[in-house]
Amino acid sequence: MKKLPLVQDSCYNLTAINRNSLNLYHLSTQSHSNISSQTCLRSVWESNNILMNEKSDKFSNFINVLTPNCDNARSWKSNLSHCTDAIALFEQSLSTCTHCSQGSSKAMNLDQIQTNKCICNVNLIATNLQNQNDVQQIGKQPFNGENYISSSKVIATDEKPLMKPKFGRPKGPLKLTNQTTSKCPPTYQHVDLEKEEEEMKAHKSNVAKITFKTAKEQLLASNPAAKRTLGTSRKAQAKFVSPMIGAQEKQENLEPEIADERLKHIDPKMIELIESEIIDKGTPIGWDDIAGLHMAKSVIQEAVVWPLLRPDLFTGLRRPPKGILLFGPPGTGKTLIGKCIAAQCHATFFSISASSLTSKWIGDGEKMVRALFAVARCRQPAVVFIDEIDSLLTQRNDTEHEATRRIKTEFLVQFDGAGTGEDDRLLIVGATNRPQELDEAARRRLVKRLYIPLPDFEARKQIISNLLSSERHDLTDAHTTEICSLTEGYSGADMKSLCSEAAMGPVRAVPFSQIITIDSDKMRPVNVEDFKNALQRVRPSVSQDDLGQYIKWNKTYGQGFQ
Ligand SMILES: Nc1ncnc2c1ncn2[C@@H]1O[C@H](COP(=O)(O)OP(=O)(O)OP(=O)(O)O)[C@@H](O)[C@H]1O
Repeated sequence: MKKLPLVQDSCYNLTAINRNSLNLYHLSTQSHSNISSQTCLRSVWESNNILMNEKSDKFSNFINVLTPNCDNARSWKSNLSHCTDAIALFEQSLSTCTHCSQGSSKAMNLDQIQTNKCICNVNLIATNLQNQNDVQQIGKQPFNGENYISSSKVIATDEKPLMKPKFGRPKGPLKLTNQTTSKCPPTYQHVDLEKEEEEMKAHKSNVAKITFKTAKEQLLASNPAAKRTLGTSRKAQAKFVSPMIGAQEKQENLEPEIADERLKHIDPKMIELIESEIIDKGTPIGWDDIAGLHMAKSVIQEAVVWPLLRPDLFTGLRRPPKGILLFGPPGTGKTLIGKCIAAQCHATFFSISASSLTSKWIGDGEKMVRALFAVARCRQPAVVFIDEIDSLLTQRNDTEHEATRRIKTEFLVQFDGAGTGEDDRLLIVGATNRPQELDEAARRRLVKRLYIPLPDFEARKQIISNLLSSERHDLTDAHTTEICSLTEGYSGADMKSLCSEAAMGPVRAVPFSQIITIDSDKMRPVNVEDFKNALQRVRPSVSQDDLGQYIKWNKTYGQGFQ
């Protein structure tokens, strides 16, 4: 197919809205119906109503030229979709005026049309179309005397025209300037209203898609800053950001400026993000909320909690480590411990996943690390919890990305600088499921390396009783013991999933017809059968092989206890 010239350059004088509409039109010819395409064009027309009304007849005729070349099964869409450059074709269709282009074969472009340079009531596109292979191919049907309307013979019929775009101009039959003849079969000349109506319905949703914006799209268009508040995971107690247009700016203006000198060189947007997304203001966690893990808890208490509470006592040799490492299988309570430390020390808890520094903050990860530590220093005492720390402090290799390397270097610099001041009360807690991937530098800095294993029998029992404390149940101690013996190898998170699954038992027992109306006290309590059923569905997530690796690493680099 011969490619029509690109018209980007000639579109400079078009308003942005026109260019956008035409681009949309271009897309619609490839993926939407003729109705969608019409809608796009209508938008161009509406924005240039007066100026472009004169040209709409030409376009109507162009459409009519195109459509007779369709067979019944082929829609305007399929015709136009063969055109690689709809904008160019559109321009061609609007005006290829041999008079005002002074004999040159150059087609009028939208630029000229918009500045109203073409004053001719041209004989239209038909000539041009006839002369162009492109159009012949559009219909995928060779033009011939039978199905083609010649340039001087514009559609002539008393009936309504085949396609008449309604572009806000007086309605009525097409005004024909020339003698009209048509060799098209009658079926092609009449408006098949029913068919059109059907098509209209069928493609209504497509039209809506390209014509209307969703509330979210509209909000983002008018207020791009709202993007980060939409679809991102916000902590339960994160600061509310109004989705109302303009409200966000007002809200931001009302907020007090961060006056701390130490934050002057930090991007305020990052500070705000850290305050809202990274600082965890969730429910404080107590030691009793963490089942089992007695050894880990007592080491943490002694090594980090007391020093943070009484820095005056823990100086010199008793000076606490800057960082600790919690390693072990997933879902064993490492994050819970981090939260608990912060709650016990009345410290601000910063929680960030190291992998998000290398993915979510692409290009900004380094700045983010700097900002995070700067804010943490201002919010002391502070606990900075870095989940998946292995993804940040992995052993160096040649394939390491430059950006990742810079984040890592920045992190180590900040880590070394943290807690160097006399009054600094900053603790870094790293957590990982892959301790074997940590490099030497990381191991050296994270002095206390604590293994957080799967919960033992007693710990599982405690997890079940903690979780069931807020549910109606009729489990006896013997039942709980039985469940615990059936859950060897389950992590704390697996136990939580098991209890949630069992708690669905009473709901599933309610007849379907009553589920909406039933009183919650009328539901039966959770029972041991629910747990037995749940055990069929919730399986342990940690394999024995993985456990072996943790035990081995713990013996080599850990504190040694289990
Ligand atoms: N020892 C535990 N005591 C009580 N609940 C626990 C314990 N371990 C895990 N849980 C439950 O499992 C959930 C997940 O735990 P948490 O996020 O702390 O695990 P994690 O070790 O940090 O996991 P990951 O390595 O996947 O980040 C907790 O919210 C809690 O409900």
